[in-house]
Amino acid sequence: MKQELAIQARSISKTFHISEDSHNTVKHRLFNLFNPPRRKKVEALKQMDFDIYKGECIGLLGRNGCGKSTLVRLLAGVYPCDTGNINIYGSTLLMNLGVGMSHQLTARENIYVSASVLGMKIKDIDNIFDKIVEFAELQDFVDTKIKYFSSGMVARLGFSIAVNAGADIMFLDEIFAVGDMKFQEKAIRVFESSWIAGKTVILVSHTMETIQKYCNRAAFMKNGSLVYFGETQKAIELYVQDNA
Ligand SMILES: Nc1ncnc2c1ncn2[C@@H]1O[C@H](COP(=O)(O)OP(=O)(O)OP(=O)(O)O)[C@@H](O)[C@H]1O
Repeated sequence: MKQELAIQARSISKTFHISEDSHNTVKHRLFNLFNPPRRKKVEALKQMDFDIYKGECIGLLGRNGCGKSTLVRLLAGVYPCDTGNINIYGSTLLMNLGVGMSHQLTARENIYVSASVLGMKIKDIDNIFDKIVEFAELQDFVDTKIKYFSSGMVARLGFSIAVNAGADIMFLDEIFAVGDMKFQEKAIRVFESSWIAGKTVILVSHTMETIQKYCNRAAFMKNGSLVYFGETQKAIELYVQDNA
């Protein structure tokens, strides 16, 4: 059977330039007039290529700071790539503690904006609106700006929008770790239902059981490089070795 592409990444990379000293205060600036803030280059993502196919659930493994979130953000279009290009075949939604949602908007407004981005018509969003709010258990916070939400509440809202609005490609960053126990159980039920069939999921998790259970392939990253992309078990072994 011919596999259909969902994501194609070619020679993508990302470097951040950060200033080490914060010359924010007047005192700081006066004392450092001839001493500009030092700039540091962080190669968050070194050039990499890969293909992800429709219906795959890909695990993304690596220690803190290895570049997982940067990669997910590039794929979701949050940051532009410095080099290379990414082709996405389908609608995407990033559910990473509210990245992709506007903190200045209410839950209601975010639902309409995110679902529209996924290609839904206003009338169709009206029909699933209550389901989204109910699933996220945010009935009492519909008209609250999400900047007042806890990170778990934002993650619940993002997950609920994706589940109910039906994104084709989803980036889930520690989705099983952010909600409370009840929500985690719900997220697991969704994962184990037929809903997941046909969807493409990129799952970032530090919990090996989760990766083992749901991912058909996995990637292991280290210091911004894609070290391995293939069998889930092998990627887990590399990650465990890297933590030893
Ligand atoms: N917006 C940014 N500006 C500057 N540096 C950044 C930015 N985002 C990430 N970085 C840097 O890029 C590197 C990779 O960070 P990233 O968040 O992608 O790692 P991660 O693997 O997702 O880590 P974690 O497991 O802690 O979530 C780090 O050194 C980080 O400091």
